[in-house]
Amino acid sequence: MNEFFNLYRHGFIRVAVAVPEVRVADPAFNATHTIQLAEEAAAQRAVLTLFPELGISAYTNEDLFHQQALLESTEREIKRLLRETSFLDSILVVGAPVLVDSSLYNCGLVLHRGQILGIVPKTYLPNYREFYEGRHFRSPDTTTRNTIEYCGQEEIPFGTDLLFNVRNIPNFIFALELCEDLWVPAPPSSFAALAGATVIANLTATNLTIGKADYRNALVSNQSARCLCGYMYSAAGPGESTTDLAWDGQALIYEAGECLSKSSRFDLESRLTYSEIDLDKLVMERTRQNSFTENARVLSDYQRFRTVHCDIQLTDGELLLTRQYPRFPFVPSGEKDRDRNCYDAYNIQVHGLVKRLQYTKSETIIIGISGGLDSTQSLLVAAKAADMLGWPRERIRAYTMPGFATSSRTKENAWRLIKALGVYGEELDIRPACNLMLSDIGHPASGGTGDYDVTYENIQAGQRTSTLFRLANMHKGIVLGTGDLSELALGWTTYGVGDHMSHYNVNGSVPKTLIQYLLRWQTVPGRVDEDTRNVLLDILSTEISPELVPGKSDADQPSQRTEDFIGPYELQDFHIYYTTRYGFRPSKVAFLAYNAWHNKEQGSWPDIPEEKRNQYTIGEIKHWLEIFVRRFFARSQFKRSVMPDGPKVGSGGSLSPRGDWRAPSDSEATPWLEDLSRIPEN
Ligand SMILES: Nc1ncnc2c1ncn2[C@@H]1O[C@H](COP(=O)(O)OP(=O)(O)OC[C@H]2O[C@@H]([n+]3cccc(C(=O)O)c3)[C@H](O)[C@@H]2O)[C@@H](O)[C@H]1O
Ligand SMILES: Nc1ncnc2c1ncn2[C@@H]1O[C@H](COP(=O)(O)OP(=O)(O)OP(=O)(O)O)[C@@H](O)[C@H]1O
Ligand SMILES: NC(=O)CC[C@H](N)C(=O)O
Repeated sequence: MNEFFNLYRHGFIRVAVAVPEVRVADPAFNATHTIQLAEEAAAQRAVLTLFPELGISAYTNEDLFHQQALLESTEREIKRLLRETSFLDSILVVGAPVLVDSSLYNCGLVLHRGQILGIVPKTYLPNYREFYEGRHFRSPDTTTRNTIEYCGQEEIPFGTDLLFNVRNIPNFIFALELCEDLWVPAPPSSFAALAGATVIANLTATNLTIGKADYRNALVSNQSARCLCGYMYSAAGPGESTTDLAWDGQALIYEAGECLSKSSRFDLESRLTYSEIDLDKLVMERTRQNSFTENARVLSDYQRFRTVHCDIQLTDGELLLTRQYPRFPFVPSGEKDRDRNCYDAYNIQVHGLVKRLQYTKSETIIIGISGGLDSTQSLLVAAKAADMLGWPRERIRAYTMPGFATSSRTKENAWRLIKALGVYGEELDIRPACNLMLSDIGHPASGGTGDYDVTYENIQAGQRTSTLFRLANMHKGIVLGTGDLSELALGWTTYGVGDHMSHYNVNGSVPKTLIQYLLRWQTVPGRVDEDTRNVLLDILSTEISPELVPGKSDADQPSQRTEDFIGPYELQDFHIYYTTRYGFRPSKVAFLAYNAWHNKEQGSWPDIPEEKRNQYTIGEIKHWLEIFVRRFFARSQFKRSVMPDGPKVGSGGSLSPRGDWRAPSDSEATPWLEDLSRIPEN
């Protein structure tokens, strides 16, 4: 089972981007450094290692490129490079000037196990301002050859139409482009991606001027996002000529718009930068985003590509990710991002509700307040919506409805919140009505047997909802829903006549971990008044509970603990995100969860107090993931198929059948459970 802990078993590849120290016009020195870095990258089990543009000769040779001695020395050193790396299990991409007949081309060479798999000339040669490539190199369409001889090897595929397919790693197809190729309106990589390349390697030499680093990052980020690909970028650095320019040398690794790894700049020594590209994710994104394939249909140029095949030896054994997976995919850990996300989330929720109130010409908002997280969030949103519409806060009618298991702490918090926000409040005891129904239907608990089953629970949730709907009729209002995305995913809600239903629900696409964070965000001093802040802090530290089954009446915390039944929300939200957003199989979700959650000392946390920071073993992850899989795939879709209207909030998605998630209410969980069995217990 050790193989489970190997990233190559889960659709990832480890790649390396090298920024070597070079000497101008010294191929022997440059090849020696290239060999050393290639060996190091292979030892780290990277399957693809990228070097910069013209790295074997150096980029800044200017008219020296037209010297026979330099060109011949370059070819000799590439031969040595081929010999000395022939035992490595890594594909190398190096840059060199290659003479074909009487034309010199600025090329990327793909080397593996002593062979040149292909040579790709640069398409767009910059010849403006500080660049003079047109003086030294020729455009690829100046030759009709599609194979060449180089380093004593014949019939090497040559051209801008090459894809490299690593057959024994599913979906690993890469293509090259060189520096300026990325700066044009329609880069060669766009066509390579449409032709099937999942990874683009760009050999670059880009001098630095003030502010240019950000621009380069933006280009790489954007191209990887548009092409739904991994994008590796190696910019020449230490040792390039500073006669007229300066070189900061930067390695970048991006995946679909996200920066996975970025080197420091202005280093004096050679450096390797690593990360792992998720090929599964790229393929699933392309599968889902139909416009990607539509683009290929419209732009037929992608059809010109040829494929060069190879295989690579993979070593077994444990190999975890170096890239960090955030523990809370719905909650960014950086403060600036979190502020922006919270601002957006509130405004989306408020905006959604305002429109519905205007359209329905509602005079009131009706809401049940439990003193728990979800109804608190909905009430805060309602208050902001009322303010925006210029309503007096009393038009929000908040009802706290104690039942058989309501604790004094949550009831008090419900009242404190109602008062702090200045909304209308009322207390309605649901127990008499619930007792009546228990007895009407002949339920044993009506005789005081303590038979606390699901019927007993749902009668209470149903009574509250039934009451709220009739209050809405009476007060010309709409019932504001509270149920969150995590509850919908797990089916942890009472169907129909229960907390599942409302006239409009602002929380339906907000997972529990984000609700917690949105509430915590409000407690930053200055955001809300002191009374509201204090009650929010107490609500945040209250155990999450449906409070439907009685326990010890004097207990400080509610007696029923939701997370004992359905699992820790922080873990279930992680499972929800990767299952619904990317369609990953359970064993992959577990591998990601393990990387994110197995050691609480590793990686960054959003602002979560030390004592609330948890970690999970693979056995615990498997246990809760199985509960998620069963509940999500086999037991709860019928609740999502008829969920109330409400806005999509996060890019992680919504589970609305009118939005991101359409699924049958009568499907099985068999394939997911089969795959789950691949996850080890420990
Ligand atoms: N595919 C399908 N299509 C149509 N109907 C289907 C169905 N699968 C089950 N059903 C029917 O649905 C009913 C079961 O669903 P339902 O009545 O909802 O009941 P159920 O899902 O069994 O129970 C609700 C659960 O949610 C918990 N809860 C309730 C309220 C609030 C909270 C909270 O903490 O926020 C938690 C509560 O503790 C309980 O465990 C059964 O009558 C079943 O026959
Ligand atoms: N005692 C109560 N008084 C009024 N409404 C309630 C009460 N208990 C539950 N509700 C209503 O039912 C909904 C679901 O109840 P539940 O206890 O699951 O949610 P919550 O307390 O808001 O949040 P959480 O699930 O995070 O504890 C609540 O959001 C609330 O609208
Ligand atoms: N080597 C290149 O193609 C460099 C050109 C690119 N526009 C840059 O300034 O970085």
